Amino acid sequence: EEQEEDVLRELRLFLRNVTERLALDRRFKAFTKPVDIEEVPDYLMVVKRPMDLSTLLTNIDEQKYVTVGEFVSDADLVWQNALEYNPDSDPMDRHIRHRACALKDTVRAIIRDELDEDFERVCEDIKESR
Ligand SMILES: Cc1noc(C)c1-c1cc(NS(=O)(=O)c2ccccc2)cc(C(=O)O)c1
Repeated sequence: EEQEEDVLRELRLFLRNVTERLALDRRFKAFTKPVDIEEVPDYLMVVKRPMDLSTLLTNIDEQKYVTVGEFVSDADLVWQNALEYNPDSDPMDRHIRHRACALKDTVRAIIRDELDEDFERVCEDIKESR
């Protein structure tokens, strides 16, 4: 009902704000768009669930997320995929892994600092009621 829609609208506003701040961070530029399969032809042989910051925004707009936990699971794919596809010791792989680890830590720090646990509990109750 109306209160539930108010909660989910507030969730979408919070998730868009988090995602847009990540997309503005120059360290995360490689994560802002899907990996270009023409540039990286074997990417989909290694990475089974591609994810990027623009796709997260689309998912938010399409009301895919009812809890912050669902959003964080998809946001984690962005850095997990980068670690999986770039495991080697060469400087390029190391560089993207450093940025992937920075993305992981930044997402967690924002959620810890800015998500009210009572709000997330209300979202989880809505999810369970559906
Ligand atoms: C993410 C990701 N996961 O594996 C890799 C590899 C990347 C990744 C993806 C991109 N963006 S891109 O797929 O459009 C592209 C790939 C190759 C040449 C030009 C563009 C850039 C970079 C980067 O380090 O700049 C890295």
